[in-house]
Amino acid sequence: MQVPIVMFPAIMAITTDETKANDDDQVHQKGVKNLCENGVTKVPKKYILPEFDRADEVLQVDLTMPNLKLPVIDFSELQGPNRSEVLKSLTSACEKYGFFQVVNHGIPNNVISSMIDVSARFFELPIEVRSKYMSSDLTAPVRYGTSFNQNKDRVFCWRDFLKLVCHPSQDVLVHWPSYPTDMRRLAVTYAKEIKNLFVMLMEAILESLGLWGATMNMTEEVEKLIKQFQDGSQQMVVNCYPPCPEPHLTLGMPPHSDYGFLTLLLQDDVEGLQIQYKEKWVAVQPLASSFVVNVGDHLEIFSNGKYRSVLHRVLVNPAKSRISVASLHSLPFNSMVSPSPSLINKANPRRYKDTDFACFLEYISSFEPKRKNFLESRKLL
Ligand SMILES: O=C(O)CCC(=O)C(=O)O
Ligand SMILES: [Fe+2]
Repeated sequence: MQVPIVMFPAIMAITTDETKANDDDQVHQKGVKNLCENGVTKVPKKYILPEFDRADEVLQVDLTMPNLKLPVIDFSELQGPNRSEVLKSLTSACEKYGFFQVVNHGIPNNVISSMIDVSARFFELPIEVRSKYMSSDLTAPVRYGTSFNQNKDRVFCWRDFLKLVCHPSQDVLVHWPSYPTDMRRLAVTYAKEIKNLFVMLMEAILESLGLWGATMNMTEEVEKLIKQFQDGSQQMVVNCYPPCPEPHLTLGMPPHSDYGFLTLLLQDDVEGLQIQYKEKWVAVQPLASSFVVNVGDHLEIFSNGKYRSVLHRVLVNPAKSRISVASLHSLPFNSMVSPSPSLINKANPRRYKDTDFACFLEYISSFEPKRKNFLESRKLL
């Protein structure tokens, strides 16, 4: 009789621990906003990065470093007599940093502030409403989730997101969240404005690559590309980074590059984004009414490596929630991205394999996304 009495509590203990572990996992899958709403005071183990991967203070760049001037492009100047000067700044920004901020872009302030505002209100909805949009289908027109890739990440990061596929709008819009009730209207207005800006920026970038210009009409290649951008893929990622009780132990987003041609990022006034520059991390100070633009993997491939897709990450903080809206643009979903034939020659041979969106999705559903590992997989040896 002694044996079962001794064994029983031990079995109970194992079962309880296992159940707790499973419960925790289910809790983590619901995201960090939900953790905060339930009064978390310590970062759970699931979010604690190995020391090597944390945002070590020593690695922060000294912002007083000489020559460190993050590029700001005045979009209105691109339309005037200074276009060629601005194009030179664009070339240098894309080569040196893979990143710039754009001001005077012509998108009305109320469109921008409404997008931030409605995004914040979406994350204030009860978890039951938000989680209706959870899906493990990477091609779903709307997807609510947490971390970077919650099906693959061993350590979770401190962000929740809502991904909205924007194209073709007549098919996807009906799937977008119906709450807040003004979300569809405001997000679709924002999506159209940002798409126009993307296309105009790409025209300038193609010019900065020497593919057309003041003394050279648009070639068939350039005209076709611009049409493809107008009709291309667009995905908006609305990110929410709630305050984190122990921000030094985790990250809002791990170092990564974006897959498209360009990402146009709208952020509120809370700092968090950092880009990698010369092996150091540089904080991007939010500029009112501006967009952060970064070169993505597809532009690196298209430019045959002349423009570099930049590695970036997001830090969290103990006091303030942060909202950002990243708009990722590329060619239509099924189009191949290849190095431009005009940018390949004997001195500069092709450096990347062709790639398309399907190949990217296949990659991220099979591997834990790390740094620029997708792009590395597309490099020719
Ligand atoms: O929130 C940010 O500042 C960056 C977001 C980002 O990198 C992304 O959504 O890919
Ligand atoms: Fe990103």
